[in-house]
Amino acid sequence: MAKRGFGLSTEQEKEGRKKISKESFRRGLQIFGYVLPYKFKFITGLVFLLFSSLTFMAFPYLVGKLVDSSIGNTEGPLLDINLIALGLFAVIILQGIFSFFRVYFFAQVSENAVADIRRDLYSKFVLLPISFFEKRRVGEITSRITTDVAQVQDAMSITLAELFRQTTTLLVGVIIIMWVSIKLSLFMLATFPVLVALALVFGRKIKSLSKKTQDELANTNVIVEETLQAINTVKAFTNEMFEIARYKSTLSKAVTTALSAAYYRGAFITFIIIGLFGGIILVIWYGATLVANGEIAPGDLISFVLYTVFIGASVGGLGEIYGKVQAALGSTERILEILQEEEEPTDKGVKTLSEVPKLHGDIAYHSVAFSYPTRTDVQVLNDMSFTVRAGEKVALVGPSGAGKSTIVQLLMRYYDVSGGSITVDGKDIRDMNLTTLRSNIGIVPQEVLLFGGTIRENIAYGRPEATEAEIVEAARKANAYDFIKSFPEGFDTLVGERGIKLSGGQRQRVAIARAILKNPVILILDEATSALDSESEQLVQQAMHELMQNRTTIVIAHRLATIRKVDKILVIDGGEIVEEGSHSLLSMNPEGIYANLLKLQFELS
Ligand SMILES: Nc1ncnc2c1ncn2[C@@H]1O[C@H](COP(=O)(O)OP(=O)(O)OP(=O)(O)O)[C@@H](O)[C@H]1O
Repeated sequence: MAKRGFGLSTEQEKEGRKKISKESFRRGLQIFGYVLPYKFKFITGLVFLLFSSLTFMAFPYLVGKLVDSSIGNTEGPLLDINLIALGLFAVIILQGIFSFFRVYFFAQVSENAVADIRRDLYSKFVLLPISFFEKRRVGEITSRITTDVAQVQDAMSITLAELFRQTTTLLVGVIIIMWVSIKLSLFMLATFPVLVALALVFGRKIKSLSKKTQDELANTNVIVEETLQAINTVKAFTNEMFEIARYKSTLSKAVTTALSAAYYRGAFITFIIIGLFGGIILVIWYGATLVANGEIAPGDLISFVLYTVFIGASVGGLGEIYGKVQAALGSTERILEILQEEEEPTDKGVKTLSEVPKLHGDIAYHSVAFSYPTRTDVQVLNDMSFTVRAGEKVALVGPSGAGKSTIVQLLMRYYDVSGGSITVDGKDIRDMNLTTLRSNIGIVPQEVLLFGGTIRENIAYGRPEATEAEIVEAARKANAYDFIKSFPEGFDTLVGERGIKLSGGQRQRVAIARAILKNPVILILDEATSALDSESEQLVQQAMHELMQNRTTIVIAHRLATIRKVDKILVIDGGEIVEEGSHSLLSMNPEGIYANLLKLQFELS
């Protein structure tokens, strides 16, 4: 089934925003630590921003003077219409040049700082423990590195510049109009900003309504997607009419919302026309009476009106910016939250496998109890004790959900035990260097996931510094050489989404080659549940057998036929060891679970 809903709903979006408080602002500033390495470029950008904002403020002044000089109302160099017009051109050209450098420098800062944030977030993700990922959905995690970071980038490049520009326009504008005429300024300030603020509130309402319309439309799309994907099911249940009715009813909801948004939009336009332009007419009217009384020059009135428009626009702009700053603070907080998460204590100094100390391979579980951090109320393992001596081969068997995978995940220290302890070579794994522990364990998982890349790269993942000869040797031992060579590009064959799709048995042999290359002291084999065809099965079994030589091995077995030769079988049920012994010993007990499992598999096969 398709996922319900696209993007964030209005509710969620509101949640993502952060009220601007002193605390959130202080935390928000922390992200500016990423700007520090580029502070000179940042300051240069700010200077250009200031220049471009200020030159722009000269524009209304010069237009006013142009009008005044046309009616012979000026003196000095400002008398010449042509000179003033040239001055206006100069202002615009300067503004253009300053804006170019402002954008250029801010982009340099924001692109670099944001890449640094992304790099740190990614490194953090990779270094975080498995439990972190279990508590969150993948979509949620990737949106940190995409949406949230984009939000911060916006804040660093556009929002901040806009905030600065609008504030300068507002302050300088108000000072200039006060200088032109205090009376007219007070009159204007009492009316115009109020109208702009009202327009802003109105605008918000429309925005949230149009967002709602989009969400409703997205809901209708979900129905289309779902039904088209499951068209066979729809037809099998002859539910075509039911689906059409469902689609019609969501569609009509979307229309109702869209129409009510249109109602507000219409009212908004009326308000802008009558209210805002009315406000400007009021200012012009009052200004004209002042010109008539000889209190100000006509050119001053023109400048004044232009400044009024600038001020109005910056009040409106600041309102928008407020919303953006809120969103950016929310994103910053979420990014910082992740950056402050505790990493796994792996050894970041280790570069190659050969630098890691080799373990001997004695494993012991001492009264291990465990429940997953996401489900602390369910005890998955209870009081589990067993030993595997170096070089021994042990198989874990038991029904699905018994806890077999959990046992090996604890050995890898993906999670820490809730009770008891696990020792390797007599040392509690919690006191061991995590890199040493994991580097000494090789795992061939049930479902082999290969990375997009060549077969060579996928095998070399076991030991990135391996030579070509070692990779080929590993492929040979894993019975993978022949099938790899049968591809026209051999080891350079691309696998994964953009390349060839390997069969289950082939993927497993690549995973075995990887493990052979890693040459671990301890080996974990998680047998595939889905049966391979008998030829492939035999090749995989042979390769596994080769891999197991001289290593402590734990096999999670699903097909009992494959584990007759192991030293010890542990039958797990309900998180406990219920039987323990060799194949011949366990199969002799007709009441035993193992013997019954054997019988069952025999009957099934
Ligand atoms: N990541 C997890 N978070 C919470 N519970 C889990 C998690 N993984 C497994 N479990 C639960 O722990 C129990 C043991 O699971 P485990 O995967 O160890 O069983 P298994 O014996 O390996 O099963 P199978 O043979 O089907 O692979 C199950 O009840 C399962 O639902």
